[in-house]
Amino acid sequence: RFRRRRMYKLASKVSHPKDELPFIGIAHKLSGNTEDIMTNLTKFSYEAMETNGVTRGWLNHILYLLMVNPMDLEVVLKTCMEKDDLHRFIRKIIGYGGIFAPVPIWRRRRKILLPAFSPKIVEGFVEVFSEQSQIIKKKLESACGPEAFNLWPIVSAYSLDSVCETAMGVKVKAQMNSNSPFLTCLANLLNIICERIFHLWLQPEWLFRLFPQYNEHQRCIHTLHDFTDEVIRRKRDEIKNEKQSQPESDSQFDLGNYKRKSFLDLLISLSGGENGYTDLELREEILTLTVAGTDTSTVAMCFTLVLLGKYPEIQEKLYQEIKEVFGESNRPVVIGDIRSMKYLDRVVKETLRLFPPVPFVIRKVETEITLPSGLMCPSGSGIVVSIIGAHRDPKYWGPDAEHFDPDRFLPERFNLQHACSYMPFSNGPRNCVGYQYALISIKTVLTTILRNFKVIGEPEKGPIPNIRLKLDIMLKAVEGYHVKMEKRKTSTMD
Ligand code: HEM
Repeated sequence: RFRRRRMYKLASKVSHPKDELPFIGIAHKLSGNTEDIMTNLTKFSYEAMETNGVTRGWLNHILYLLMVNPMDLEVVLKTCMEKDDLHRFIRKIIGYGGIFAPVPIWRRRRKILLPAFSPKIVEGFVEVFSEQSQIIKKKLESACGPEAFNLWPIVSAYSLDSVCETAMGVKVKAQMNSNSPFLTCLANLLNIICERIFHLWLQPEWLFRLFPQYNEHQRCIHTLHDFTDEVIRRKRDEIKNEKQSQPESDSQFDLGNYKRKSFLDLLISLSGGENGYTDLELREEILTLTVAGTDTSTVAMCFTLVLLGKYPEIQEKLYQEIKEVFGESNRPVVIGDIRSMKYLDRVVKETLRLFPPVPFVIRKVETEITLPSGLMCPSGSGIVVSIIGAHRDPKYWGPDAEHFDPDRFLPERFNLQHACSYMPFSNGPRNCVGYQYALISIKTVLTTILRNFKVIGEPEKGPIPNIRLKLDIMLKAVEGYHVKMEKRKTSTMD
């Protein structure tokens, strides 16, 4: 306590949740199921809105400051680059891949990654998204009918197929095969990691080995690593042999006649070719993109479709926009369409505001900082950036902050007072590199689905969507994403 006296002193100045307990702090509030955890963290975010934008929570001996004040958050996201130790469990899959890497490693990797996400390259991927959307269309055709079904497995297979094709240049065919080992292993691993983050008894390595999840964890990691290593080995051979393509020979994946540059190609050349990234570094970066890009986009797509089912008048307005752009034509979606659909943009923005797929980001304070509000954050503490709190704060979004209202993003109505009051992709030098990629992928698939199908959900009685939420690393709906679909008469042909 003596060594940490400064931390205790500064912590005592911050308001805290009423149910904080001695010694364990708020640990008991975060040990329930993933819905309870989300409910409590959301409650803390609302408490922070009432108390100068911050509330504190001890998680045993570690101090966390949960913040919603956008002015403070801007400084935090600019100065505290290090990620919290809780992310160490995900490093088992992605090693020192950019997203959770320590700062010195992250800096070099971010520099190499950024040009690969230039708008020109990312916009070129619209062809992949468009092709993959045709498969989701077929899948949905067979799901159409009077029965509601869960969108999650169908949409997540689309996201994985698109991410793998653009990241590695391989078709993992998750949409055609729901038992795809890559898909199931990724999903199982994320579940186990989530359990480890929130269940203290699964955290020490020696104890974790005694639980049944350990074997599954190891099996899935090997599957993902072996798969990626094989893709990298083939790519190296391909480059060595100066071949552009290899014959379709493998049933699990194929390099096909892939001519488009994938992130793997780009990272090999941007890092310096043969003298650049090692195979291990490539694996880490490629798996990072896969992990960072799959569930996040799936969550965004599923929430948007569920909301459109709940608010048919908003769906109809969006359908009219799509009809104006495509008319009776059955041509594929191109980048110009995505740019021209302004209502679609507002619908996606509003979904990401109310249901940000990454609702919290945690940063570590390495050196004490003082924030614009006067709050002093002691070194060694963690800052929980409540993106969902900033997005729902009536101080910045008005008394109707909880309403689903895409038109709040109309240029004449939208007055973003501060960059950090809207940041689904975070902010500052460590923000999401994939945000343009994600938006293009999300909009392409939504356009394809809505052009062809009417989404029918449980109509919502008021403007506040009533969806039970959980924190499963990402924000997810407890009950899944159940809708019915009806084929539109003007549906596009194959
Ligand atoms: C709706 C979809 C997505 C959302 C909401 C989202 C959100 C985020 C957020 C909040 C962060 C954390 C930033 C921080 O710590 O401050 C992040 C980081 C990152 N995201 Fe995304 N993301 C999405 C899609 C994607 C996609 C599709 C990719 C790549 C294909 C991607 C790649 C990354 C990477 C590499 C990082 C780490 C950046 C760094 O540390 O330098 N994301 N994302």
